[in-house]
Amino acid sequence: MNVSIVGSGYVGTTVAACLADLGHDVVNVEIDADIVASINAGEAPIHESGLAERIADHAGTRLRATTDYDAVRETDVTFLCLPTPQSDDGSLDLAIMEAGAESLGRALAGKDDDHLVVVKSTVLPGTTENVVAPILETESGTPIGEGIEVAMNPEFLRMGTAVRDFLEPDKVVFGTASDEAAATLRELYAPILEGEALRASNNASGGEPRARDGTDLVETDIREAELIKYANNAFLASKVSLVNELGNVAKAYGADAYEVLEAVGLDDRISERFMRSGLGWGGSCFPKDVNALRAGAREQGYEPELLDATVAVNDGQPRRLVALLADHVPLEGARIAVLGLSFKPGTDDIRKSRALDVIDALTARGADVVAYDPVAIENVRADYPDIEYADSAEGALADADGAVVATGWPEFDRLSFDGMARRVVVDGRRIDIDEDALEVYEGLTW
Ligand SMILES: NC(=O)C1=CN([C@@H]2O[C@H](COP(=O)(O)OP(=O)(O)OC[C@H]3O[C@@H](n4cnc5c(N)ncnc54)[C@H](O)[C@@H]3O)[C@@H](O)[C@H]2O)C=CC1
Ligand SMILES: O=C(O)[C@H]1O[C@H](OP(=O)(O)OP(=O)(O)OC[C@H]2O[C@@H](n3ccc(=O)[nH]c3=O)[C@H](O)[C@@H]2O)[C@H](O)[C@@H](O)[C@@H]1O
Repeated sequence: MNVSIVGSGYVGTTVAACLADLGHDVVNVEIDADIVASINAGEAPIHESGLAERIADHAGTRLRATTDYDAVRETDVTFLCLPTPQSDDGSLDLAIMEAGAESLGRALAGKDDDHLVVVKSTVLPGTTENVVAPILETESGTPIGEGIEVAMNPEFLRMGTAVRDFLEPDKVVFGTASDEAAATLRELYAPILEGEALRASNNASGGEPRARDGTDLVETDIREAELIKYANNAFLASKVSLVNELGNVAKAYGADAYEVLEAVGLDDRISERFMRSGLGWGGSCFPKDVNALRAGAREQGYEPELLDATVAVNDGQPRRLVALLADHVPLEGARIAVLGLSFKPGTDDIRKSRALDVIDALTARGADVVAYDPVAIENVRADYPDIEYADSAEGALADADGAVVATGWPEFDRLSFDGMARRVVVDGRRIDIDEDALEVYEGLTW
C-alpha cells in the first residue's frame, strides 16, 4: 500500500520505517529539513533500537522523506503523527495538528482517488471528527465521506522500545466510521495482527519480555479510539502514583514497598508490571496526556479528582526525596551528586524528567549540584548552565557530601561510592547498591 506519514518524530519515524519493513511504500512528510535529509541518507534521526537498520535497509526504495506535502497525493493513506503538546493551562494545544491538517487538506485538493486520513497523534475525543475533518474538508474542497475519510488509530509504543512495541503490540485500536476504512487499516497492519511483523526481521530489542503472545484487534468508533489512548496513559500513570503512595505509606511504617508490591503483583488482576515505586513518572506523554484529560474532563463538566491526585502524588516525590537527603546532610553549600537526568533509562529525553525537579529543589535549598547521565547531559545543559556536570558517575560522586539516584540506569548498579566526602545516598529508583559500603542509605519508598 502507498502510505504517507505527516510528522517524522518518535512516532512518525518509527511507524514509517516499520511500515516500509512490512512491504509498504512510505513517504514521510516533515517540516524539519534535517530530519528529511537524515532519512533520505538512510540514517535514523532518533535513537531507537532496530530503527537505524530499518531506515538503512529501506531508504531510497520503500522509504523516503520530503518537506513537500504534495507527496501525499501519490498515497492512499496518510497518518498524522504530529505533536499534541500541552498549553500553559494544561489543556490540549491543537495548533500544530490544525496547521498540519490545513497543509494536508490543501495537498489533497482535486485528488482523483479515495484517501484515508488516520489520526495517530494523541487527541481528545471529538478532535478527529470535529477539528481535523472540517479543516480537511474546507482546504480540500472535498466533503468528508465522499473521497476523503478520517479514522483514528492511537499509538501505544514506548520510547526506547518503539520498534518492538509497534511491530509486536498487545493491542491495535482502529477507530473508524466505515467498513472500508477498517478494511484498509486491517490490510495495512496485517503482518502485525498475524504476529509476523517482528519475526520477519528480528532485530529490535530492549525492554521486558512480553507478558503474553498475540496482538488483540479492537475495532471501535473514532471517539472511543481517541479516549482509549488517554485512558491507557491515565491508568498507567495512576498505577505508578498509587504504587508511589503505597510506597510512601510503606516507608512510614518502616516496610519495604518493593517486597510488598511484588506480592501484590502476583494477583493476576493487578499484574507485576509498572510497579516500580520511587521518584515518579515523567516524559513527553504521561504528564501532558493526564493534564489534557483533566482539562478536557473539566470542560465537559466533570471534576477528575482521582487524576488530580495522580498528579499531586507524582509532583510530591522529588520534594520527598530531597527532604530525605536533608535529614542527613545540611543542604546549604553542600556538594550533591545527581545520578541520572533522563526521564527513564534508555533514552536521552529529559522532557518532564523528575531529575530536573530534584535539581530545582536542591538548588532552591542552596546545594551545589554536580550531575551525571550517560546520554542526557547535553540536553540538560542549555536549561541548567550553572550546575556542574561530570563525565562519569564516579566523577560526580567525587568529594560529594551526598548523592541522589534520579534515573535507574543499569550502569549505576554496584557503583563504588568510595570517592564521596560523606557516603550518604538517597535512592529514588531502587538500583542495586551495596548498602553496607554506605554511611547512610535511604530508599525513597523502602
Ligand atoms: N513519543 C512517544 O513515545 C509517543 C507519542 N505519541 C503521540 O504521538 C504524537 C507525536 O509524538 P512524537 O512523535 O513524540 O512527537 P515529536 O515531537 O517527536 O515529532 C513530531 C514531528 O512533527 C514535525 N512537525 C511539526 N509540525 C509539522 C507540520 N506542520 N508538518 C509536518 N511535520 C511537522 C516536527 O518537526 C517533528 O519532527 C503526539 O500526539 C504524542 O502524544 C503516542 C505514543 C507514543
Ligand atoms: O503515550 C506515550 O507517549 C507513551 O507513554 C508511555 O511510554 P513512555 O513515556 O515512553 O515511558 P514509560 O516506560 O511508560 O515510563 C513513563 C514514566 O513512568 C515511570 N515509571 C514507569 C514504570 C514504573 O513501574 N515506575 C515508574 O516510575 C518511568 O520512569 C517514566 O518516567 C506509555 O508506556 C506508552 O504506552 C505510551 O505510548
